[in-house]
Amino acid sequence: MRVSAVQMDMKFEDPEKNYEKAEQLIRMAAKQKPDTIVLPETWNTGFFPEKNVSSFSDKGGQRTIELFSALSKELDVNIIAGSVVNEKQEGMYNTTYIFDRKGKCIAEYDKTHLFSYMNEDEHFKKGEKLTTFELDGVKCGVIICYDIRFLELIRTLTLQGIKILFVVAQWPVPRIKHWEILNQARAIENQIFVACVNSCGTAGETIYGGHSALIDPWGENIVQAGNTEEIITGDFDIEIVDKIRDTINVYNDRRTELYKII
Ligand SMILES: NC(=O)CCC(=O)C(=O)O
Repeated sequence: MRVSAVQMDMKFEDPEKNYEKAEQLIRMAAKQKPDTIVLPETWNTGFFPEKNVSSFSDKGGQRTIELFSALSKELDVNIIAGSVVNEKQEGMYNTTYIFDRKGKCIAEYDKTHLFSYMNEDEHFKKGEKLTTFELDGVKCGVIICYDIRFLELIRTLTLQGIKILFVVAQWPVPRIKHWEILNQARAIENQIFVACVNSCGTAGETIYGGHSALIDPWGENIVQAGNTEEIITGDFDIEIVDKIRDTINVYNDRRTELYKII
């Protein structure tokens, strides 16, 4: 599977500009003939407007679904539409939508671990379920930013059979080392491909650190971005997942009877 990661520099609190730019970047990425294109977290607003968040939000994902279902069909490409600040009936969510190459919205995921350090939990509601889906016959999972710190979450998705994990994020510069190490560690310990897509530029006071990457199940970067807006593309050879698991077989060697995770 060929994957393109769009490391977008979004304009804080300016959804009009951001929808326009996201479409341009998707069209540029499609020229590299990927099977799947991925955007970062909260690209419609930046992470995240604390005042009047409702006025910047998508409503029930309507605008996002309309745009990306048309684009994925026209360009014949699967799209992980990053995440959007999204007002549903029950409240505000940080939601990602997944589209197959026929233009169908096949899955959605509301961020389950909210980043309390930046008060995300005061403005958003927590998602209550995990999501897996198939793209071109490959089982995949998606998580959002802070979720990557919760190893149990990714192990759960892997036990459900995923071979690719998409991580969409707005991860700031001061902790960029954590971003790189956590994504590599999750790839190695679960023996999966990881496509981790960050933003860059500023949102409010915060500078976001880029370094999006496509990582193989040995933890090697197939390709990595710098810290400015760019599109990176690489190929995931899915067959190596089973080959690696047949050599260092951590799934066989696990001692679940000794683990107690509360
Ligand atoms: N948008 C986020 O969830 C940020 C997470 C983050 O910065 C971290 O260090 O974790």
